[in-house]
Amino acid sequence: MSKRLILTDIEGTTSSIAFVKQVLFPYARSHIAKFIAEHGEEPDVRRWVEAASEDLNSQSDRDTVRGLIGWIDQDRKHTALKALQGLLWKHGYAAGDYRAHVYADAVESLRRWHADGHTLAVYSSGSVPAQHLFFGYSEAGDLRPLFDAWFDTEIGGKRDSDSYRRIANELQRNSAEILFLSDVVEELDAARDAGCATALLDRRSDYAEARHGEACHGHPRYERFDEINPNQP
Ligand SMILES: CSCCC(=O)C(=O)COP(=O)(O)O
Ligand SMILES: [Mg+2]
Repeated sequence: MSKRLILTDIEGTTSSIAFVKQVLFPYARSHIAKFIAEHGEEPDVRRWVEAASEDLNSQSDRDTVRGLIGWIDQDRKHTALKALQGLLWKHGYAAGDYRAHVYADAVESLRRWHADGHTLAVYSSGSVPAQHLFFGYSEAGDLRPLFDAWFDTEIGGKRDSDSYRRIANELQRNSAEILFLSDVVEELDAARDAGCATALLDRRSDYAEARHGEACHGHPRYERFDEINPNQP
């Protein structure tokens, strides 16, 4: 088998859940109304506002904004919400309001795996443009050159095994050559059903209680990236 391709989730895996929930989501919540009022006629923004309003059954942009704020509060992984968040977070990153958190062990391992010849890819519910911003404006600098491919929920939901089959297909790899890293066992179950190798990230700073036994659904469990050997089953 050629060197494993490492496909990684972001929130709770490379990066802290607290950064997403306490910095990015509140920024989106407080800026979305103004963002849609100011940019709502731009085709890229209008496309996603309309997609959201269809699913929200809303009659006006004001209703849609209210619905989108509800989705932010519920942490809905809706593709239109994620796309709009990506577009508006750009302003916060560019203004220096925040930089994305990436765990030091993740930065070190990603750099080492890349130097060792592993292909790295991202699969997150955050939109691909949001992923580029995240790793482009990280606390560790611009990490985008480490990654060769980027996937979001436009390829399918992370708990759906067909999404991993499509990713393998796009990457022209056998699914057994892909190691998927995530903090969510249901996502890992779907990847395993598609034939991928899996690794559960179980970080104490994200999950107060360690997950053991049945809670791991049989996925190898790690607290840090540097415990992972990408070529082990
Ligand atoms: C990369 S954008 C910020 C994260 C985000 O919006 C999100 O929903 C993260 O979900 P993940 O699939 O990375 O757990
Ligand atoms: Mg996650």
